[in-house]
Amino acid sequence: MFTSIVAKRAFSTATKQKSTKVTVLGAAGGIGQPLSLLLKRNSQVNHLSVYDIVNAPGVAADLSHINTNAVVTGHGPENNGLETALEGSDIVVIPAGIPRKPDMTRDDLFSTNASIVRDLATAIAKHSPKAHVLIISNPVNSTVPIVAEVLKLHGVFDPKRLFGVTSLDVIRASRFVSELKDTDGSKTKITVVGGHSGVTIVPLLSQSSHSFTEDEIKALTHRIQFGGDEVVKAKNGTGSATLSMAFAGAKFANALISAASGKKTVTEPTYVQSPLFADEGIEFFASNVDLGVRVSCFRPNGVEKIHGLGELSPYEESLIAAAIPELRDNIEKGKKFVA
Ligand SMILES: NC(=O)C1=CN([C@@H]2O[C@H](COP(=O)(O)OP(=O)(O)OC[C@H]3O[C@@H](n4cnc5c(N)ncnc54)[C@H](O)[C@@H]3O)[C@@H](O)[C@H]2O)C=CC1
Ligand SMILES: O=C([O-])CC(=O)C(=O)O
Repeated sequence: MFTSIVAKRAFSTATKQKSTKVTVLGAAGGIGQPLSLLLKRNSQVNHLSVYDIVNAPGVAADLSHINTNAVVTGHGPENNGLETALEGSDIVVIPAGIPRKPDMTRDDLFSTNASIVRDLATAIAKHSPKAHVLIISNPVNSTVPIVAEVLKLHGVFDPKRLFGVTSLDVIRASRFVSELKDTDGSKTKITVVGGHSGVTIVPLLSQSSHSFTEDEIKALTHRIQFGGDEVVKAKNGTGSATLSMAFAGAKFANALISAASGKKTVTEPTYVQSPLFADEGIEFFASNVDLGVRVSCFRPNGVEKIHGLGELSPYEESLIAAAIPELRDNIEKGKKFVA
């Protein structure tokens, strides 16, 4: 494990105060590194623990020179590194796993990423069962059910604490709309629901304050659903979105931490165990979710309230109808893998 002497001293001081430990699994990767950098900037993070099967000590050493609050520790698989990385974590973010190449779907990643995520979930169940777990690894529609099933097997599943990170879909939606309408993207609110792949990504443009022509709605919807493909194609075989995903992942983790400070309700889109389509056999669904205020110390309280979808246009109803069967298959595939 890498920890500088100065860092150790800083940590022993920090532990006397309220503390938030955030662990990133897959921290040396294309998403993991910029995500860890953004988390290091959050002054409410006292301990940033970075784990990867390669290069984690180097990433940790590099981050540890940044003069913000968090102590950084780096861990590889040797010497019970995963266990040490996870112990006492409030939040665990998982961007471990392979990314797409052109002509692959996210579901094509299942054969590799399912077992990576299952094994990491097993370690979480054993070493940080109270952590809030944020899943970035694709296919999110299936990896979240995988983690849920593993946590259930160990008797530590709490649906308030498991999140599929779908923030990038919402960030893209607001950016694409702001480009079209010449507005400030950071203030352009677009709701996106469903899941995180192709037709399961359902933007609710009718609920935005902007008005669109029918052609604009169709073009925007397609671009939001397949925004990931734009990046995969442009990266030409070297990976998928990393920087925008790091931004999105940090936004979600920071929202959870900010909710923990208990000042005001924080609402974020995320893929969680949800009652919204339970009667159609859909156990997980992304929608806006209120994140709860702290229950003890700086520990966040996870899912507080799951928002409904509100009024939908006939076009959006048809998008939901198209999303449901694929979502059902993706969820079933994840659950079967663990069973
Ligand atoms: N949820 C979302 O919106 C998005 C999800 N993704 C997904 O995120 C994942 C990661 O993407 P990139 O960072 O670009 O890939 P990458 O290949 O650059 O990095 C993945 C990292 O995971 C590490 N890793 C592999 N097995 C591991 C294990 N068992 N334990 C710990 N670390 C392990 C690798 O060593 C590597 O450093 C992919 O599955 C990708 O599809 C990507 C963009 C958006
Ligand atoms: O497209 C991919 O494979 C990565 C991803 O999930 C995204 O960029 O939304």
